[in-house]
Amino acid sequence: MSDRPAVLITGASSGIGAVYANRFAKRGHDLVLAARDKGRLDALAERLRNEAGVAVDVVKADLTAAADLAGLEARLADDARIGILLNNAGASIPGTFATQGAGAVADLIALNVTAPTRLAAAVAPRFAAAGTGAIINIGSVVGLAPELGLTVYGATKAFILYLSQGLQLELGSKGVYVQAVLPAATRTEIWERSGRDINTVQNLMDVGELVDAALVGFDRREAVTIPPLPDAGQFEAFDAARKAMLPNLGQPRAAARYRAAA
Ligand SMILES: NC(=O)C1=CN([C@@H]2O[C@H](COP(=O)(O)OP(=O)(O)OC[C@H]3O[C@@H](n4cnc5c(N)ncnc54)[C@H](OP(=O)(O)O)[C@@H]3O)[C@@H](O)[C@H]2O)C=CC1
Ligand SMILES: CC(=O)[C@H](N)C(=O)O
Repeated sequence: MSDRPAVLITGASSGIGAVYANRFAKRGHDLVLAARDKGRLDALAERLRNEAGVAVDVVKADLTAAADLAGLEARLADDARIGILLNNAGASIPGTFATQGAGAVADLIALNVTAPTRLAAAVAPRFAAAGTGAIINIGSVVGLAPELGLTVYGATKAFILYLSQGLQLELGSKGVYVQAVLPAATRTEIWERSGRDINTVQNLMDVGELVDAALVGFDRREAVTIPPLPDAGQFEAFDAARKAMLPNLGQPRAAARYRAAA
């Protein structure tokens, strides 16, 4: 058993989650890998046990299924070996807002919003009581850009950034580190799974490069890591502009431009 905290990774069967599993295993962390495809998880777990000598548990879980989500919540609440939660599982859906339909939208919100929020809520009390622990939430640059035309997907990722920033404020002083990672287009299965041809996507980042950059941000204890953004000052200016509004938002009167002419 490793003396490092174990890492619970959702969506570890492919793409970004599978590479994180590889990297954390190479760093000597034991792992709990969750996703629906148990065959892929078992194969990855076996390889990482052999290559890195770490302990790897596999949990078959559909994060949109109440019983499976509750099982992972219980594991996070009770298993004191788990010191890092990586909320990575996520998906996109084909179509536009007018064509996607309520069911697909609800499922997307269940996976991209409800599940990571509930998993963070399950582990936060234990981490806060222990005065240590880390939560990594995988958002997306799409959450900064409604212009990209992925309205509900982007909204779920905007939620992830907001959730992460709120948790940083609530848990940071208790010794818990929370990181929001905002990848841009990365070469994974998410494209074909959501009905898009990956060959039409420009500026795709290799998934290994994405995860290695995100881990540089993790090691630096960055609050928000945007691997493709060349100038970190641009996000800092964006966030500073938001904060500059805050003192002006609570007013007893509507702004003059909204008052009916006398
Ligand atoms: N690739 C990209 O361009 C970008 C990706 N992201 C985000 O990165 C994260 C990982 O995606 P990525 O690696 O790209 O895509 P993949 O499709 O390769 O991986 C998605 C992972 O989520 C799991 N998953 C999907 N649905 C469920 C479910 N209902 N319950 C449990 N697990 C589920 C999948 O496993 P299984 O099918 O076995 O359940 C898989 O392991 C997502 O949150 C995505 O939004 C953000 C920005 C860019
Ligand atoms: C699903 C997507 O649009 C993409 N993976 C992204 O988040 O950039």
